Amino acid sequence: MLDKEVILVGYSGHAYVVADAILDIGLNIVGYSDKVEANSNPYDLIYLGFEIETNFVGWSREIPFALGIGDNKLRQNISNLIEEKGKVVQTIIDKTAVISKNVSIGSGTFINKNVTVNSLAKIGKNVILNTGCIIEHECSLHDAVHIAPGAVLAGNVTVGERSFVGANSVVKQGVNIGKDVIIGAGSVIITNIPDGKKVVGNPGRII
Ligand SMILES: CC(=O)SCCNC(=O)CCNC(=O)[C@H](O)C(C)(C)COP(=O)(O)OP(=O)(O)OC[C@H]1O[C@@H](n2cnc3c(N)ncnc32)[C@H](O)[C@@H]1OP(=O)(O)O
Repeated sequence: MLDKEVILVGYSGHAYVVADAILDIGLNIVGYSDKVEANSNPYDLIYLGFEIETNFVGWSREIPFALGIGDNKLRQNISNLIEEKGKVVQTIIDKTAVISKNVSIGSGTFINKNVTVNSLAKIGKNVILNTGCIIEHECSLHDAVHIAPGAVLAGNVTVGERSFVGANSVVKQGVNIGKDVIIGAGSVIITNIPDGKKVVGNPGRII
């Protein structure tokens, strides 16, 4: 069962979307943490301070954290910090997502509106499956991956740690994408991609 309250980490564009999903599934956001208090506060949240500080109020309370950070490396680092402090990093799944019962999903992962995850897919920790993306059967997504809105991963695709698959991209079945890869919006990936590469176009070319 989900805890009733969370602390939202980060409070910009991606965090707004996460906040929306959190509230829709009936959780309460007790406040947000960020480097400084945000100028814009669309969800009327209380500023709790910066989670990097040792005296951050969240460290003395037994409330799980929800990650509102879009950057893959930063999200992974903050998640590690929260776990080192002995706190829980909450998985957030929007109520409109359609997920097969035999999918595994790691802590800290966020699954946004209208996402589909099919049979036997494995989703790591701190992953973002953004609006309407499709993760087909037996895909394996490592930690801190971000699949952007509308992207389609066909069956048995592997995506390495911290890689980003741009909006509306398509990855052919069985393709292996390395770690720290960036795939541009609207790309079509038909061959394996080595670690650390940036790829755009149809068919995808390394730039
Ligand atoms: C909810 C959300 O908003 S989630 C975020 C969703 N956003 C996205 O999916 C956007 C993903 N980002 C992109 O597509 C970016 O263009 C990137 C990361 C691939 C490349 O960005 P940069 O490194 O700044 O590359 P830059 O803009 O200099 O372009 C380099 C070359 O690649 C080409 N290029 C860049 N992006 C693409 C693309 N998506 N498709 C085809 N060609 C592209 C450029 O035209 C340029 O070509 P040229 O050298 O022939 O002139």
